[in-house]
Amino acid sequence: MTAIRDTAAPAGVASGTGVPRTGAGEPALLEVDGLTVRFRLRDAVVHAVTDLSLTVHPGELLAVVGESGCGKSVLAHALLGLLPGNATVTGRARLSPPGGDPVDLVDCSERRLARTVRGRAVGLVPQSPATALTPVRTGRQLLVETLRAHGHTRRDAPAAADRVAADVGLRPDDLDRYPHELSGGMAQRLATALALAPDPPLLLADEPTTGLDRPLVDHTLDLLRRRCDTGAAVLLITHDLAAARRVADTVAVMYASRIVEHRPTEALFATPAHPYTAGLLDALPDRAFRPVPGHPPMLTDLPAGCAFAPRCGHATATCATPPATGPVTGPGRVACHHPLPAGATA
Ligand SMILES: Nc1ncnc2c1ncn2[C@@H]1O[C@H](COP(=O)(O)OP(=O)(O)OP(=O)(O)O)[C@@H](O)[C@H]1O
Ligand code: NI
Repeated sequence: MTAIRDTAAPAGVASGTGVPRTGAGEPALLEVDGLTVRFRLRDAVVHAVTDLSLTVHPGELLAVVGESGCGKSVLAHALLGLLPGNATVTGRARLSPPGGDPVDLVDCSERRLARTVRGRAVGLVPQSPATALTPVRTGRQLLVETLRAHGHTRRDAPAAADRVAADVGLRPDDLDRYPHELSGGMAQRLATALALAPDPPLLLADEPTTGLDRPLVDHTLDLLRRRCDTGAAVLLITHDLAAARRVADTVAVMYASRIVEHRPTEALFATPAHPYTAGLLDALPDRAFRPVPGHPPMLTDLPAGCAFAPRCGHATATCATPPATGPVTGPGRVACHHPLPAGATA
């Protein structure tokens, strides 16, 4: 349960575009509605994702931020059918890939997920790539196999492998190493290359800049941004608010398994509506550098009302009841009984 880390962020980072590239009427690529994930333990239930709704449009980079353990990775794994057997997933997650049939990722068969979704329609950069990489193949073998599985010929796959590697900042000879011979940052870049190789219309990138130095962080973020500028979509999971600000169109803030605020990037950074968002921003080194007081609740023992209330300076008796998700000034939503006035209409 560590606080949001943002130590690598320089003051005054370049801001993102702020305006969602979400043309009205443009069909959504992903529509998540009421997604809920529970893990059964022997004597408890983990409320990992609760009633989560969001929409991602082609060309959109959505950043999902929040403290460690709030449910970000479980969200990504739920969308790909990668959760273990003690998980129960309810709700809907409709994926409408360009040129393909829409599919509900929640009640999709494992066969269909494996054949048409994972890696193909939806790529994943896993949070711990070193453990996800097959140890007995070199980076080049892994990349060539992935490219071959997605339509490249035996002749053109090696050159394509070098190109994808260069995109993520790996040199051709880095590809001749086995995963255990790679540094953490190199393994991270190889995992990103493997996820990007099939050119998926939606990429779920779970902390893709872990272990990278600042220039490579920026290189990777810019690579993700460029994908969106050419029509693909990215859901970027990150602790790094400066990274989110640099490249995201919209930012969803998760707290204790729920999205508490989801708005265009610039609006969220300029006028946070949820006190938790305001707290995260205050924790930034180029702002007050003051951590959010207290700790997040256990996901096995969530309060009946607003889960942030015990840490919130604005909490009142009303907060013992669950807050509805409501509108803010401009596009976006906040789930709070007492949204901050600059960002909210209520
Ligand atoms: N297989 C599992 N069984 C039980 N609980 C689980 C399981 N997988 C994850 N959890 C719990 O679900 C919650 C959300 O975990 P998740 O990995 O999504 O957090 P996160 O937001 O990605 O955190 P971090 O930023 O540290 O990666 C945590 O409380 C975690 O312990
Ligand atoms: Ni995670």
